[in-house]
This record gives sequence, structure tokens and C-alpha cells, in this order.
Amino acid sequence: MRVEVHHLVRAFGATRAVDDLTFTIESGKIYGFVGPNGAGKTTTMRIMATLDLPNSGDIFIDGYSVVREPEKVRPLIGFMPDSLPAHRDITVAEYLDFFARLHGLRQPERAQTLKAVEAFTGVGPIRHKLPANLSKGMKQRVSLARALVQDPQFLILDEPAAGLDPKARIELRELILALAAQGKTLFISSHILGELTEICDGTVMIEQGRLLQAGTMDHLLAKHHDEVRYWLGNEGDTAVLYEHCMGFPGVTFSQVVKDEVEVHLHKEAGAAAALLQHLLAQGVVVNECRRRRAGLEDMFLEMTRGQLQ
Ligand SMILES: Nc1ncnc2c1ncn2[C@@H]1O[C@H](COP(=O)(O)OP(=O)(O)OP(=O)(O)O)[C@@H](O)[C@H]1O
Repeated sequence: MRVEVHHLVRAFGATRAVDDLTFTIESGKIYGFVGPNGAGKTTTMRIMATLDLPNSGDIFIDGYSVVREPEKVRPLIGFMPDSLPAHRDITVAEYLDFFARLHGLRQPERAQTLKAVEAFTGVGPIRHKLPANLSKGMKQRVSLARALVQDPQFLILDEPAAGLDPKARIELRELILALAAQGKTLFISSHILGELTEICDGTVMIEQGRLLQAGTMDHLLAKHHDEVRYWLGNEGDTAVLYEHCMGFPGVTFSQVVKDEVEVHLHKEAGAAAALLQHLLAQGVVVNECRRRRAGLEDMFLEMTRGQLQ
């Protein structure tokens, strides 16, 4: 289920919400979609989900054009919008059943599918409640369940973690990883960059409708970081530790953060060991040394020079 975005343009009056966007999402992978508020993420996702049309350009999902063959695309995709529409008069079960019918599922397959989707997303116990009365976490589960009723191979999730408490976020992450393990391709927009770093295979970063960069995490992180980050601790005397780190060749940046010292080292074999030896030779005790993998947040802040909103 490869997804190819080709020179996509979508303007609203004078605003070019999406401005010549081109990128590819590899099959069976989780891709994070990152950009400041108003960057054009929702607009791109809505076009991907065949809910809007571009002014020019196209998106090909498994080779099918969202512009010319939306009816071929729709059975392949599941879209989870950033908020669940407030239906005041139908229950969760009726809501999901409605969408299953819309996708042409007939009995007994429909009942089996809905049972499986309710079990997977954990909405079984609240199936007789009204969506409007649910917590944000439960609403997100219902929204995901709706996107899953036709067992799509490509899932588009718009800000699925927004407004969730830490427990609900962890549960959502587990669901996302379980879907990826089923071989589905996932495209997820989020402002919670640390979390995306943990689960994404790749990322697409945009700003003002334009592509900043796209690719696999390993490739992008290697490209952007010719240095490695460490955290050093020495039970309190961070000023001394900091001074000695700064004086060591190969240290490109250092700062005291609470009771630890963050150190960036040129990516060279043995650089950290050489620093530790240097510190010991100077009589500076180091009790702890942790390597920190640079994440999406670092990359994004570098790319946008700190304009993340
Ligand atoms: N229907 C619309 N009419 C007019 N302008 C729109 C419309 N939809 C989006 N826009 C504008 O297009 C730009 C991109 O909006 P979009 O919602 O795609 O950004 P986003 O990256 O999803 O932002 P956020 O992170 O805040 O959700 C914004 O300037 C927005 O105001």
C-alpha cells in the first residue's frame, strides 16, 4: 500500500494551504506528519481521504488517483478526523453500524466485523452510550473504530493523541503498533513529537504548505545529526563537570540541565570514552552517562529554527 503525493496544491483564496507537496509513504510503515499550526496537515489528509480536491497535483494510493478514481481509493483507506462529530441521538453501536452499512457490509459479516472492531478498540463496554457523553479518550477510540470498520490497509489519523491523558496516549500507541503489526500503513499527524519518534518508521515535515523534509527516521536522523548527545551526572557538582566538558575537543555544545550536564559530541568512534577518560584524569567523578537519541523534536526545531507552535 504505497502512497505517493505528487505536486499537491490546495489554495483557499489567497492562502496556499498546500503548496507543491511531493512525498512518498512506504508500504507497511508508520509515518509521522509534522508541522506547526496551519502548516497544511489536515488539508493534505482530507485530500488523501477523498474528502476534498486539490487545485492541482494528485495523490496515488496503491496506484489509484484520489482525484480521478476516488471510488477505488475509498475501500482502501480509513480516516480518523481530529474530532468525533457530535451525534447526540445515536449510540456508539448504532454509529459504527451506520458506517459499516455505508461501506456495504452485509449480515452476518457486518455483525462479526463490528464485534471484532469493538473488541480491538475496547469500545465494547460503552457501545450503548451516546458518543457526545464520552471522555476524549473514548471518543478517539470510537473514531478509530469507525476508521477500521472496512478493514482498510491505509490509515490516516489526524491528531489522534490530542487532548488525551498519558494513560490514554499509551493505550492509543499500543493500538497503533498493533495495527502496524497487521501490515497496515499509517500516516499520523501529531504535535506530540517525542511520542512519534518512538513509534514512527518515517516522517514528513511541512511548513506553510511546503515540504521541509521526508524520509525514514534513521535516514533523516543520520543526515541531520553528525553529533551524538549524552547526559552526564556526578551527584551535584555540575558546574565543574560542565567546565571540563566544554574544554574537551570534540564537544560541540554543553549545558547544565537541573542536576545533569547535556553534552553534544562529534560522531566519532570512541569519542564518549575519550571524554570520560579525560574527565577521570582531571579528577572529575562521573556517576552516570546516558546516550540520548535525537528525536523528531530536535530535528523539527532545527529545521524551523524554533518556530514550533
Ligand atoms: N476551508 C478552509 N477555508 C479557508 N482556509 C482554510 C480552510 N481549511 C484550511 N484553511 C487554511 O489553510 C491553512 C492550513 O490549514 P490546515 O488545517 O490544513 O493546517 P494544519 O497543519 O492541519 O494545522 P493544525 O496543526 O492547527 O491543525 C491554514 O492557514 C488554514 O487557515
